[in-house]
Amino acid sequence: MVAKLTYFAMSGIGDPIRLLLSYSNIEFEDIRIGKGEDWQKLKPTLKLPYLPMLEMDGKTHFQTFAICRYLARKAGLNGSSEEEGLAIDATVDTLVDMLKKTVLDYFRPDSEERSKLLKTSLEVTIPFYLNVFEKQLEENNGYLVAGKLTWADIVVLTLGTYLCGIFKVDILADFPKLKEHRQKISELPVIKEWLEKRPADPEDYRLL
Ligand SMILES: N[C@@H](CCC(=O)N[C@@H](CS)C(=O)NCC(=O)O)C(=O)O
Repeated sequence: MVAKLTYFAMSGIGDPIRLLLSYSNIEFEDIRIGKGEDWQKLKPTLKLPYLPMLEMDGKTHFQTFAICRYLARKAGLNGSSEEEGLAIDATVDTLVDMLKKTVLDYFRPDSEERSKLLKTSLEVTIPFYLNVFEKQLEENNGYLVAGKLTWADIVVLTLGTYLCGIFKVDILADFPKLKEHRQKISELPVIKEWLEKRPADPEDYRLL
């Protein structure tokens, strides 16, 4: 049975799962629903009131990063030891910290306070976290963990790019290792193929 991924018509936290499914050659239906009426109808029928939702092998799964980790284990992208698995999880958690401290402020209604918060995001918070990733790339031969491709690379590529799209600036401009990383991961054949064929993001929240 073909798997089904249900999310909104945007990259957001759907893209890491879409990319890991593609990387694993798991055929899936990429269901992109509207945020209005479609979502209001679907929401009360779900176990948890949010998306993405993955239906696979007769089961329904929620929680983006648990799903990513599950797919990554199947694809051999969760490192080769418990320590590597821990370092991957910690990297993804660090990215999530960065997103929580920046994306929510972006979606506040326009105000003087919002402008100040966005300035702090761009000038302080985002560079702080990107610097952490830049150092990891230096220490791990151009990958985030373990000197090889793991699901942390895919999550940082997709969500880092989403953040660029939201802020409409190339947040990686001053981070040469992260730029090289984005280039390298997005040129892996299966990932390149996915990036070329995925539908447009109507909200235009991406630069890649
Ligand atoms: N912990 C969940 C959170 C999912 C989540 O917040 N999804 C948002 C979209 S990015 C959503 O469904 N929002 C719709 C709503 O809250 O009504 C996960 O990681 O998958």
